[in-house]
Amino acid sequence: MRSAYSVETVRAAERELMARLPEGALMQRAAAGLAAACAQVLGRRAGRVYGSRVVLLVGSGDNGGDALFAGARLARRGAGVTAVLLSPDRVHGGGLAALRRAGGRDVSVAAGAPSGGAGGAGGEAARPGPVAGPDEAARLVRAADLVVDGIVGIGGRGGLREGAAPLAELAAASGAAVVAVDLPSGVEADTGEVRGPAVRADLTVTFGTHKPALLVDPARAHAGAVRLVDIGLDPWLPERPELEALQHADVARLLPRPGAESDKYRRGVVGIAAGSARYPGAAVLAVAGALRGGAGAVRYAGPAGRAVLARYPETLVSDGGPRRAGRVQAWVVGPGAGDDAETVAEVLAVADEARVPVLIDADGLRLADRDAVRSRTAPTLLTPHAGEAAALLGVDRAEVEAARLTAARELAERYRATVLLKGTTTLVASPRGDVPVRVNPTGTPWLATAGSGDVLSGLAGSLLAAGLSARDAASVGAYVHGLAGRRAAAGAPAAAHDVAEAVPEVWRDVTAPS
Ligand SMILES: NC(=O)C1=CN([C@@H]2O[C@H](COP(=O)(O)OP(=O)(O)OC[C@H]3O[C@@H](n4cnc5c(N)ncnc54)[C@H](O)[C@@H]3O)[C@@H](O)[C@H]2O)[C@@H](O)CC1
Ligand SMILES: Nc1ncnc2c1ncn2[C@@H]1O[C@H](COP(=O)(O)OP(=O)(O)O)[C@@H](O)[C@H]1O
Ligand SMILES: [K+]
Repeated sequence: MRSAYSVETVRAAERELMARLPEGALMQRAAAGLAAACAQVLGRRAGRVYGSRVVLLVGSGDNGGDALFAGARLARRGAGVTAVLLSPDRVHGGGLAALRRAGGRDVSVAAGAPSGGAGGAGGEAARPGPVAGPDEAARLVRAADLVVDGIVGIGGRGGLREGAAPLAELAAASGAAVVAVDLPSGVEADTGEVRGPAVRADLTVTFGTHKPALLVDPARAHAGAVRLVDIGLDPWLPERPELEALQHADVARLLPRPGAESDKYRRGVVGIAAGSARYPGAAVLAVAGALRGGAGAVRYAGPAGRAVLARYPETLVSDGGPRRAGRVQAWVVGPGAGDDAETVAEVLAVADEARVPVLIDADGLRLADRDAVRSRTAPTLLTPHAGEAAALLGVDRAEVEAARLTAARELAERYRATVLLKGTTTLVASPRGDVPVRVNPTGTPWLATAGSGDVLSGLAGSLLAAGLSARDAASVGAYVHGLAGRRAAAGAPAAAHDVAEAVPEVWRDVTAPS
């Protein structure tokens, strides 16, 4: 399991750890990891560290301190290192002194004498460096092999301030490799929002633990590849992170496996109420996903029975609507439902009577009675994309896309349901606020193809019927679906049915002993 912790939690853990270490030791651990990562990038980019050109963008906090100490290490290996100081009067003095001792230069984009700084190097750094105008800063960045973004880390609040924003833009426009320190500057660490100019890094070297912004878009897209440097924080982090991302081993543990005593009913039966005369394909695709999701049988109730049977003769099709479909352990309702509000209401009623979970997707999200959803006693799983989530929340789609984490949590709370918010970052939020939100790491934009959401609803519904909790069914479903999308596409467009067909291979891979 990969975890991300909020800034507040990271700060508390760092305090505990720092109290037990000599002053500055933690920053040296961070800087050593950062310098090693930068050296690797330079090795790939410029062939070697010696003689390469490195520009450090240095803000007024410890994030800048990390950049300066790492810069000093690179300078000692022969790199030409120049620090561009954003506010020389508040720069990390110890870091600046170390850089200067190692032969690095510094220029300031604003006038002011360097402070003694938190590094404890005091007067050593008091001599101000030359002031560089915006053109000089731009020239330095353009000529660099590597730009290290130490503008701001977990201490950043709000969009980048005047002075910092142009530097972030310079880094974004530069052809150099960009390595962000801890976080790409300009992103909101706890939410993954990006409200203004922000650095776009090729690599982010983060310390101690992931921060939510490194897992959630749009910030995640600014981070590039992410490398976690161990600074010894783990023992001081609480058990419950803010976010967690399943990995192969977690999914392998959660995927249902038939036992010797299993029969098709004991494995769970999933009911699919999907499709309409207008959209029969949605029924076929939801059934395709369900058949590969681990339930022992798939019942279909709806007007597309003929199309379903033609493709999947193993489906148990009934003509009499959800109430007459027979017993199931979970329902999926909504894909391709068109305007059939009656079926959605019937599924909710039948599932309430039987106290079984319901997954509501697509048209079902628009058609379901909101009070009926809120008052359910068995688990409910809502699977909206950003547009559907926006409609449920009564906000613009852009707002959901800009603040996915907030939107998923808000939906879960408001509808008392588990919410799988689909898209560039798929999130799973629980109505119980005291468990981490899950982030799916496997998605691919190739999945943005008509009908792939229908496959996911069948797959996750089948996992629900097999006995997984709504949170596990959603996150395991998204994980397997994402990998199936990758496998089906393999760099070329894939159709939704290809995604369903790739599921068994992915399942085998995930559960194979390593
Ligand atoms: N605390 C620790 O033990 C460790 C901290 N480390 C580094 O320290 C960083 C945190 O350092 P700080 O707490 O000093 O905070 P930061 O350096 O992240 O940022 C705080 C500084 O940035 C300025 N700032 C805040 N918001 C801004 C904005 N929107 N635009 C422009 N400037 C802004 C503030 O005025 C303040 O001077 C971490 O991200 C990490 O890089 C690492 O050295 C590991 C150890
Ligand atoms: N940019 C993207 N990156 C990763 N996954 C994506 C992206 N866009 C869409 N997806 C995934 O593709 C699927 C599309 O589902 P949905 O929007 O419901 O489409 P449809 O209704 O056509 O089936 C979801 O699993 C979603 O998470
Ligand atoms: K940074």
